[in-house]
Amino acid sequence: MSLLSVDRLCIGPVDSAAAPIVDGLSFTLSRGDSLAIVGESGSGKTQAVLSLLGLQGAGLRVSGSARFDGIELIGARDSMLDVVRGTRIGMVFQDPASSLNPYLTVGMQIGESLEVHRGLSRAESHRVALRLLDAVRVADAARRLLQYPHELSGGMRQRVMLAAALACRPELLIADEPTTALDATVQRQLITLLRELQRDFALSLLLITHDLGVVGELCTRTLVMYAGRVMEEGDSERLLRAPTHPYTQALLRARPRLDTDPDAPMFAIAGSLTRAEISPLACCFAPRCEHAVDLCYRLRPPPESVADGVRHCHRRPEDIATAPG
Ligand SMILES: Nc1ncnc2c1ncn2[C@@H]1O[C@H](COP(=O)(O)OP(=O)(O)OP(=O)(O)O)[C@@H](O)[C@H]1O
Repeated sequence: MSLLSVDRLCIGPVDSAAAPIVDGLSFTLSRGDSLAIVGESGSGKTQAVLSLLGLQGAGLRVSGSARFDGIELIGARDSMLDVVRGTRIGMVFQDPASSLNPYLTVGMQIGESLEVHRGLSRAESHRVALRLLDAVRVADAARRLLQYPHELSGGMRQRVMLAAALACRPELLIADEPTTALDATVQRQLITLLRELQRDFALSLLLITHDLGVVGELCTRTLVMYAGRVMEEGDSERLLRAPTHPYTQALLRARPRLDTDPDAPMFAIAGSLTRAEISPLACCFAPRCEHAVDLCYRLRPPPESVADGVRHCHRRPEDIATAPG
């Protein structure tokens, strides 16, 4: 059953005709399932998920629909969004240093939503916070509860953010680049933790990342986004093994790998994402696509269903799997 169903979500500046930041994003997330939204910096991933919680940037207008367990989130009243944010959807951000309040102890940060949304007393919320720190594998939890964010390492802060996000037992966890700011060893620990939490808390997971490496490990489904539009969406295992969109192929080729010749030049996608150059009528990736043909510059590709999802590309998968042109 679908827990979250996003339909033609659009986000753009209120007072300019500039290209939209998110342009017709649609996907569904089933209860207990996990979806990664992947794309390079500036593709609109963060604004898309923030808009689900009514937290999009100032001066941005949101349209379309996002139904969470039957509740329409787009345009919902603040009081409704407060309840959803506090109790049913938890969110962790890329940079826990700026998301945690520097003046509150770990215990107060985790306990806050328990007191506000579940009406627990300070002593009760303290007990639950201790259990939550155990759940996110923080050792010496009683001492940590009394510490301030600056006394913690980056990985520890991210665990505290997770504990706070899980405090009211949300059904959906949104994690925006949760491992980006961390070193490789801590990243690995956090990926393992996220997988365990998803199982232990029966969570649905919406993961935002530009790192295709973590996608296959954490999410059963993957949506690839470019310039605010969906390029392709499908089963993660298949998409990583046999992508059907030139952009996904290029992202995979550009991925740093340990098993290739360290002296070989790294592949980089030609050009850069320049919103001002994107035509509403054409494929937004065409200017950078090595498989683009004339049609790609004239017509925006409509969604095409594939066995396990959808793709937006004029070229057939078998044609782009061979030679550019
Ligand atoms: N309040 C705002 N007004 C206008 N444009 C904005 C606003 N907030 C963000 N943007 C623009 O929206 C675009 C998408 O930003 P967003 O942060 O969603 O991308 P992203 O894919 O998450 O990238 P990153 O991985 O770097 O965070 C960027 O070009 C950004 O400059």
